[in-house]
Amino acid sequence: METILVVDDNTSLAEMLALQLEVAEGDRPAFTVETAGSVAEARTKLARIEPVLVLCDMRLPDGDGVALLPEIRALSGEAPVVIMTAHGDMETTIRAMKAGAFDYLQKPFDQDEVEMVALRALDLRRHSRRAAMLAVDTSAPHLVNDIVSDSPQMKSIVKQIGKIASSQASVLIQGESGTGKELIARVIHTYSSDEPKPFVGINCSAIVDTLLESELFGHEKGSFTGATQTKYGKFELAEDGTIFLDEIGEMSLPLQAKLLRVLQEREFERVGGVARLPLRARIVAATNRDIEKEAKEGRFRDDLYQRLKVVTIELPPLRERASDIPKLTQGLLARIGRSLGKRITKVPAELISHLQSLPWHGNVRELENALTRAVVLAPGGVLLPEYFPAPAAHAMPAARPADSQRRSLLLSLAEAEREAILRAIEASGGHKGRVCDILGISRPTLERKLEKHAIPFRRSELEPALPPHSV
Ligand SMILES: Nc1ncnc2c1ncn2[C@@H]1O[C@H](COP(=O)(O)OP(=O)(O)OP(=O)(O)O)[C@@H](O)[C@H]1O
Repeated sequence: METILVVDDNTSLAEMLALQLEVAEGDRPAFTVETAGSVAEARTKLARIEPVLVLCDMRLPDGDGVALLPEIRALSGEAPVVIMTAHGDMETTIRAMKAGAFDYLQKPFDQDEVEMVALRALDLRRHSRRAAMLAVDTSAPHLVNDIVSDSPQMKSIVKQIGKIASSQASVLIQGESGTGKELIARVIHTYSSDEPKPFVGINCSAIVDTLLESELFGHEKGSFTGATQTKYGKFELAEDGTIFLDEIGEMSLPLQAKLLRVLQEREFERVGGVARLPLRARIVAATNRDIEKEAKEGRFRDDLYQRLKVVTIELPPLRERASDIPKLTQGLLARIGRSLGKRITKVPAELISHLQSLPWHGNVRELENALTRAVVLAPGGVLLPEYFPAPAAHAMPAARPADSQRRSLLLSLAEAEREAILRAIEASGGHKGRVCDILGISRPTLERKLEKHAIPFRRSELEPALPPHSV
């Protein structure tokens, strides 16, 4: 339950406020009320609790409320401070407001005035949370027009989005890395409501399990070492918008159990907290794993899978929808050109057919990376096939090696993959994030491939332990 701190040496007034605010009223939830009779006591309490509102008397035995207002505000974090002043003392009221009081209550006040102040404080908190969320995600709404959908498969996905957007049903988006799962999630979100609402994404594979729980559900101050502040979790920040759980297949089984309970009960608690907070956001989850198979084999909870897959969107790999490549190339080049300040005026038709013939294991993201590299290399406004690197797995017909060389360059798919990874590690200076970008794959995919090919890569991002024969 959230806390209000009342600072007043008049104990009967403090008790009266506690009696009123500890009981829910209409839309207003019940609060825990803590009281302090002096500034010193308020300081001690504020070191321990994090109130959502401070009601502070003007005159306290050990100080003047207005003079102490900046200190109280600093100690109470984002909580608004309401100064309680004597009736008719307009001068102090003005001083209090100038010093940053959120509002004032002139004594004697009635219950309705207290209700109004409490509701306004809650409203302010909602807004500041939204500001915290906006600081994370300031992207413009993603529209259906952002999705290239020339292929019949993508056309039918766009239709599906139209049908499901306005419902609250959970959505599971499946597809290989880089196929556009996040883009689709954002578009579903945009069309879910006419009003702008929060879209909060979290990559379940990028955070260790213990932290992931607190990232998702938040934590109370003091709930574990290092929890010095109460933290809002993604579920709270998402409000009635969308929570995007990327790489859900990487979530540990114990955390899956917790998530399942939240989805069933539509309620959750912050780590270390007791208050039950409502889950109002829509869940959109994404995975590049065959999660149905994982569920059958016990690596993913089947009950959670059943809950998530109310609506399932299967994004086909790019190699199965080559008809999207011309428009994708055009759209991506416009985006890349804007960000690099370089305009590409011509894309030869043979380049498009060449791009259509490549396997694009990293899908649209890999295409985007390849185009970015080519734009950087292109001296004029014309994109030529030779500006595209020919990684082993993507050998370009235009750059075929001489016969004598060809035999030694023949590689199995697995060897080619291993070589591509080693080259990327070397080119990136051993930075895993950059390796993923170069290869156009996600972190978990890279981890799996490093394991598969027994490529040692020390945890430190800067020190890859390359084998001696590395390329
Ligand atoms: N159909 C599409 N039309 C336009 N752009 C697309 C399309 N699909 C993907 N993209 C672009 O490709 C890039 C990769 O897409 P996105 O990040 O959504 O893929 P993802 O499947 O979520 O990847 P990962 O599994 O690695 O997280 C983004 O820049 C996205 O805008």
